Amino acid sequence: MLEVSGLTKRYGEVQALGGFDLTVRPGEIVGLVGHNGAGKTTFVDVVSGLIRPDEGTVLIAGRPPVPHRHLIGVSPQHIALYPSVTVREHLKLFGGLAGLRRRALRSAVEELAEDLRLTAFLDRPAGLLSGGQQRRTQAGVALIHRPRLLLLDEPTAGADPETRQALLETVRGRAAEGAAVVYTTHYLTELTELEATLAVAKAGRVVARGTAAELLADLSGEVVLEFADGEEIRRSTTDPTGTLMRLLAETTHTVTSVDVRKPDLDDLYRSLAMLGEVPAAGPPEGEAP
Ligand SMILES: Nc1ncnc2c1ncn2[C@@H]1O[C@H](COP(=O)(O)OP(=O)(O)OP(=O)(O)O)[C@@H](O)[C@H]1O
Repeated sequence: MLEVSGLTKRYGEVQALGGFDLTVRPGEIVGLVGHNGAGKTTFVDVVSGLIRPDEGTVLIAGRPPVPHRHLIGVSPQHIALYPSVTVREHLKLFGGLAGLRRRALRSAVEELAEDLRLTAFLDRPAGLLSGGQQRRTQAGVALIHRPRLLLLDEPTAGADPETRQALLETVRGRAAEGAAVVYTTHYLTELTELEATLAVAKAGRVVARGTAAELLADLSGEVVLEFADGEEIRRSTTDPTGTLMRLLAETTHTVTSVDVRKPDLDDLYRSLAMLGEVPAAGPPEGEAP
């Protein structure tokens, strides 16, 4: 559904994208993660046709993005709603622009408002909504026409649990119907809930791709045991459960507390220092240059 290859984008001295490749199949949710400044938003902006790349290609259902806007739903990182326009009018406006009319439009608005828990606020101007209600409305604008490609750039930033739940359930439902989804976030738990595959961006490129389990498999978690005499043992390990069992079997002291921390997105981010680096000293010894 989405095929992106070799995207580059430079802002003066800053190389925002440096050969960004990503493919997303219908029904697939790709969690796009990476440090601040890794190029995620620039990627979303290029795919949604908001900015032109310097090089590279974007194909949506096999075609360039601009004539295909109705296939895309975008929820930008920063809230972009009209303060004096109601939630209902926003949804009708964007649904109408995508070609929905009369009864189909009315029922799409009502159904989506229910999914996003916005029914009670449909006639409230966006400027009078809470931050979480605005987030849901922003996502609603992206979702109203049931696009085949959803680009959601940190849709749950600053969201409370209700907003997060409503958004995750709705996104999961759309993927189950066949939408391809790119979902940027800094919260790994959301991506686990969405059963997303991960694409890890660094310095304008995707440097790792796989399920969370695959990408975290080689990273270390930590096991901490505290003893009645105030001593503690702390072990960094790629197998926290196995290490815990071993330590418990070996100890002769009274254990007062156990803490097992599995590797998470923070560990993955820390490991990015190594991921995707080009060896500085050329090819390994023994190989032809
Ligand atoms: N309009 C712009 N002008 C100049 N530099 C820009 C512009 N937009 C982005 N950049 C730079 O391009 C790089 C990539 O930014 P981008 O917003 O794509 O990162 P990001 O991965 O989305 O970050 P975050 O997680 O903070 O949202 C950064 O170094 C940023 O400062």
